[in-house]
Order: sequence, then structure tokens, then C-alpha cells
Amino acid sequence: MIRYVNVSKEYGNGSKALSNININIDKGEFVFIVGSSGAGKSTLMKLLLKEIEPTSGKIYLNKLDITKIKNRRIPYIRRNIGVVFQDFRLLPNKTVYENVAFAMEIVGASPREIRRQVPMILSMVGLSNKAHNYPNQLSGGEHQRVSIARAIVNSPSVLIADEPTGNLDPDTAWEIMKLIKEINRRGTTVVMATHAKEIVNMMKRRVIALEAGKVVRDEQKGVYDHEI
Ligand SMILES: Nc1ncnc2c1ncn2[C@@H]1O[C@H](COP(=O)(O)OP(=O)(O)OP(=O)(O)O)[C@@H](O)[C@H]1O
Repeated sequence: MIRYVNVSKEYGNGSKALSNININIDKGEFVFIVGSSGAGKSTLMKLLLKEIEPTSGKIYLNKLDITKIKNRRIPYIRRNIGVVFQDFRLLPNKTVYENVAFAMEIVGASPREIRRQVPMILSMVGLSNKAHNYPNQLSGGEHQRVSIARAIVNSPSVLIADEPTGNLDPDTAWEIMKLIKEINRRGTTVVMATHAKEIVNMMKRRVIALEAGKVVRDEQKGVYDHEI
């Protein structure tokens, strides 16, 4: 479903973020991307979202080489991939309901679909009673639930999460992980970059470790790191 083939990325200033990456991720997998700061995790994800282009190599999403597609087909990618960030990025002047509805409006969903889908998703993430709150009236965990709701409301086949628990206390982080696990159980492929060692070690999922832009480890039921 997701394939990186000989992918390298060098930024304009000469900084080599990724060198010759080969990764295959199947439909329905749950994959952690780990590695120290600057290892290339965010670059890997930005490439999949077509926010940046690789210097060389190919990237496939559902068999489509996204390095080749025309700009007008970028919405196809954005509909197929939901994204969650560490810093939430909600629109401050919209309510919880409106933030989630907005994600549907921008892909052209009808008002009828929106009225049907948004309450369903808010219920799934446990926020039905906060639908009319504004972001500044929410806790950190609730913020992250809204951003997850927004990421999955268009039923993407892939959920990308870049350090989604980074700003949360440990208990809240686990609640968010439970939610992401449930989304994966329902069939969405999850790719999550994280520094949360304990979460990675407890989840026992595939772990891809990057170091200085290279894949140094790729294990099923992996751990965050191997103590030496
Ligand atoms: N826009 C950019 N321009 C130039 N260099 C960049 C840019 N973005 C990232 N880099 C460099 O590319 C390398 C990989 O960065 P990346 O953000 O992918 O790492 P990361 O593993 O996500 O780090 P972190 O855990 O701190 O988020 C780093 O050396 C970084 O300085």
C-alpha cells in the first residue's frame, strides 16, 4: 500500500535528510518510525503527503507513484491520508464540530454527508458532549481527539501521526494510543513517528528505526531500542 523505493532527500542547503530508503508497508499495518532528533522521520512523512519532493526515488501510495502525479491529483492523496501532529493545529475560531466539518468541506462533501458523519466521528472519539466548545476550552487530550477526528473523518486508508502524544501526560497519551489502535483495528494503516519509548515497547508492533537518514532496523513486534 505504501512503498518507498530508493528514496533520497537532500534539502536545498545541502542537508542530507534521507539516503536510499526502501520501505514497504502493507494495508492495515501499524508501524512506528523511531530515531533520534534529525534522523529523518518527519521528512519521510512529508514526502508521503507530497509536502516536499524526493531528490531521487519513487514513492507509491496504493500503487500510484505519487512523485509523478500532477498537482491537480494532490487532493487524492490528502483524502487518502489523515494526519495528526504533536501540536494539534486546530482552527481556534471554530468549534470542535466545525473543525471536523471543515475537513469534509474542503474535500467537497455535501452538507448532508457532513451532518451524518461528524456526529458519528465525534462519538467515536468520545467528544459528543464537547461539540460546541472552542479549542481554548479543551484539555490537551481533548485537543488531540479532535485532531484525530478531523484526520479520520474522510475515511482515509492511511493515518499518519507525527509524535501525537508528545504534548500529553502519560495517562492521556495512553488514551490517545488506545484510540489510534482502535482506528487501526478497523482497517486503517497507521504510520506513527515517536520518541515515546514506553509506548513503542508496550505496543509490540512493527518498528522501523532511522539513523542519520538510513533505515538501521525494521522489526515486526519491535522495541524502541536495543540496550547495549
Ligand atoms: N526544510 C529543511 N531544510 C533544510 N534541512 C532540513 C529541513 N527539514 C529538515 N531538515 C534536516 O533534515 C534532517 C532530518 O530532519 P527531520 O525533521 O526529518 O528529522 P526528525 O527525525 O523528524 O527529527 P525530530 O525527531 O526532531 O522531529 C535534519 O538534519 C534536519 O536538520
